[in-house]
Amino acid sequence: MPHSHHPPRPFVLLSVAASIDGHIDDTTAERLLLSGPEDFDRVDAERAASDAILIGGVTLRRDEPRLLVRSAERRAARVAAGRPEHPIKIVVSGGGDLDPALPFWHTGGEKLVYTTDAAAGPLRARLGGRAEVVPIGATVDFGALLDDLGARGVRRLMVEGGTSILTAFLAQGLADELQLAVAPLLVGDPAAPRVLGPARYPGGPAHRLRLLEARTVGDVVLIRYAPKPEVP
Ligand SMILES: NC(=O)C1=CN([C@@H]2O[C@H](COP(=O)(O)OP(=O)(O)OC[C@H]3O[C@@H](n4cnc5c(N)ncnc54)[C@H](OP(=O)(O)O)[C@@H]3O)[C@@H](O)[C@H]2O)C=CC1
Ligand SMILES: Nc1c(N[C@@H]2O[C@H](COP(=O)(O)O)[C@@H](O)[C@H]2O)[nH]c(=O)[nH]c1=O
Repeated sequence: MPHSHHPPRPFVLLSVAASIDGHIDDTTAERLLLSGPEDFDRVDAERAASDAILIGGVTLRRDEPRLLVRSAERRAARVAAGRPEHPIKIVVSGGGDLDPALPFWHTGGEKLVYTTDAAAGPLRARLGGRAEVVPIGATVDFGALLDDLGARGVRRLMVEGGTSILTAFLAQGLADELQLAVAPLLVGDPAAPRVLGPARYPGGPAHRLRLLEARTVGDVVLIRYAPKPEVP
C-alpha cells in the first residue's frame, strides 16, 4: 500500500430524483416529491449506509429538510454497530444566510457547515452552537472539504443536491457514483431547477459514464453510474 500522510477521502455518492424532462423541483413554494414511497425508502437505506449527508444552502432554505434516517430499524442497526443514530448533516453555504430556526438544526444528527473564511465568524455567532462552522477557503473548495471529512473519519458521503452542488462535484471529478432516480412526471417549467447545470465535465461530451445498474423501484427507474473516466 502506498504511504500516505492523509486519511482517505470519503467515497462520494450523488443522489438525485428527476422528472422525465430533467427537473428536480418545480417553482412553487411546496417541495416537489419526485420519488414514490418505495424510492424514498431506498434513499433512506442509502442515508443509513452513509456517514454524512451534504446539501447546498439553497436546498436548506427551500426544502427545509431534516435529513434524518426515517426507519427506526435502520437507526437501531446503526447504533448496534457503534455508529451514531443519524449521519452527520452537512450544509455548504458561501454567504452564510442560514436561518437558525430551521428544523434542520433542532433535529438529530451532528451538524457541520462549510463556508467561506469571510462568512464563518458571523455565521458561528448566528447559529450559536447549533452546528460546527468550518471555514474552507475564499470560496468553498470541495477537495479541501473532502480532505476535512476524511480526517473526521467520514468514509461514505451522500450528496443530495441541489443542482449547483451536484454540478460542482461532477465537474471537479469528485464523485464516485451517481444515482439518478427518474420519476414519471413532466414539470414543463423552463424556470424549474435541472438535475445538472452547464459545466466542463471530465472527458467532455464524448465520455460515456460507466453504467453500474438500472432497475425499477416502484414507478421510478433508478440508474446508477460511475462518473469518473477510467485512469489509463
Ligand atoms: N429532487 C431532488 O433529488 C433534489 C432536489 N433539490 C432541489 O434543488 C434546488 C436547489 O438547487 P440549487 O439552486 O442549485 O442550490 P443548491 O442546493 O445546490 O445550493 C446552492 C448553494 O450552495 C452554496 N454553494 C454551492 N457551491 C458553493 C461554493 N463553491 N462555495 C460556497 N458556497 C457554495 C451556496 O450557498 P449560499 O446561497 O448559502 O451562499 C449556493 O447558493 C431546490 O429547488 C431543491 O428542491 C435539492 C436536492 C435534491
Ligand atoms: N424531492 C426529493 C428529494 N429531495 C431531497 O430530500 C431532502 C429532504 O429530505 P427530508 O429531510 O428527509 O424530508 C431535500 O432537501 C432534498 O435534498 N430526494 C429524493 O430522493 N426524492 C425526491 O423526490
